[in-house]
Amino acid sequence: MAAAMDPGEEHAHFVEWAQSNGVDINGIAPAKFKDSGMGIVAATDIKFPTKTSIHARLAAYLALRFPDDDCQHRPWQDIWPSRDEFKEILPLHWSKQLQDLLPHAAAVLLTAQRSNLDRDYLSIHAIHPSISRDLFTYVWLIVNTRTFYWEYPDLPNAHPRLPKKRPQLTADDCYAMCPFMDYFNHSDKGCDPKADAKGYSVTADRAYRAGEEVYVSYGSHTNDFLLVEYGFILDTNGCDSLPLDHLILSQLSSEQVQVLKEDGFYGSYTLSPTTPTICHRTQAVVRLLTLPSRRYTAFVSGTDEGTGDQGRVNEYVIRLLVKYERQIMEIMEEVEGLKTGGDATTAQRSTLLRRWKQVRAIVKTGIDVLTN
Ligand SMILES: C[S@@+](CC[C@H](N)C(=O)[O-])C[C@H]1O[C@@H](n2cnc3c(N)ncnc32)[C@H](O)[C@@H]1O
Repeated sequence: MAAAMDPGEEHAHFVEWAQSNGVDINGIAPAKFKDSGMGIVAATDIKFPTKTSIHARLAAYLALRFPDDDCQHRPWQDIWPSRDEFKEILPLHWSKQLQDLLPHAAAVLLTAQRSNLDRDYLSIHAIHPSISRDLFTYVWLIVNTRTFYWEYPDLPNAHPRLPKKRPQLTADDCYAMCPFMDYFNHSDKGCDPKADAKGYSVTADRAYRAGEEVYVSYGSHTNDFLLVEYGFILDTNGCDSLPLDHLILSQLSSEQVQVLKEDGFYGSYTLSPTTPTICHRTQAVVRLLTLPSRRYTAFVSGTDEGTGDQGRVNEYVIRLLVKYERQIMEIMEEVEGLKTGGDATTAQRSTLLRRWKQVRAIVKTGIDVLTN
């Protein structure tokens, strides 16, 4: 690295002139280099933030204001759930023993959530080292549980701070927080919040009696998703289902994996409590596992609906599910056996048990439907 030398009086004079004519110079300065003449040098350490997600930026914004009693958001902050409430309900804060007993789908979501939080904290810590990990985690979870997607329309006179390059944005760039809207709890059959250029609105989906809770729908979410992202599960959830990947993928040979990837049928196998119980992808993979490959090919290419092979497919899935049901019973015993206090609170244990009972019910329904 060539040493930067003082460029001399006339350059200092020129920089002053440039600034007085509107050039904004921030953290850099002109300097003289041995072999290349004049150039630019970093005048102070310039930190290079890694790409910071919108989630991280919202959390940092809240964290910087949170300790200030006169902050304009204070009345809103005062009605947020406390850190202790989050510690009780959100699996991210649960003990390792309890986390290890989550259903597979919830465990996968928790791993992704933890890595997003780690990534976001690192990117913000580089810019705002004063924000503690504890406060960042709290406000990050506030954003996670109280944010809505804002798919605002492209408007010629949109607010200058809104990103302009819409086609390059993903759903993760369209986060918005909306105090008061975030009072609404979720139901799978709740009202559908609408977003337009002016903001959000919620219109009643039916008549309500005074005193009845009005829900919105946060989206078509399974109970594993609701548990990890929001800290609750619904007793009845029309969007619930059970991923079967962890039962099926381990049965595949590397050749079968390759075939499925080429055909677009690798992974995302689900068991649903409603009809059809097993999805088309599961039908395909089980055919590859149990039948001559031409029968699988005829099914995935659509030349044969595969009804003739359905008995063999069902038998295979039933065997998988019966084995899984036995594992579920063992896991439920382990959850029941956890010590109250160190390992889990009574409420955490009961939520996890309720979830496992739901998973067992989906499995039992699957076995019944496929047997009859
Ligand atoms: C957008 S906030 C709704 C307001 C929140 N109940 C509160 O007290 O501030 C989302 C959070 O509300 C809770 N929640 C939402 N829907 C729920 C439901 N159907 N049953 C239980 N808790 C729910 C969860 O803790 C979730 O993380």
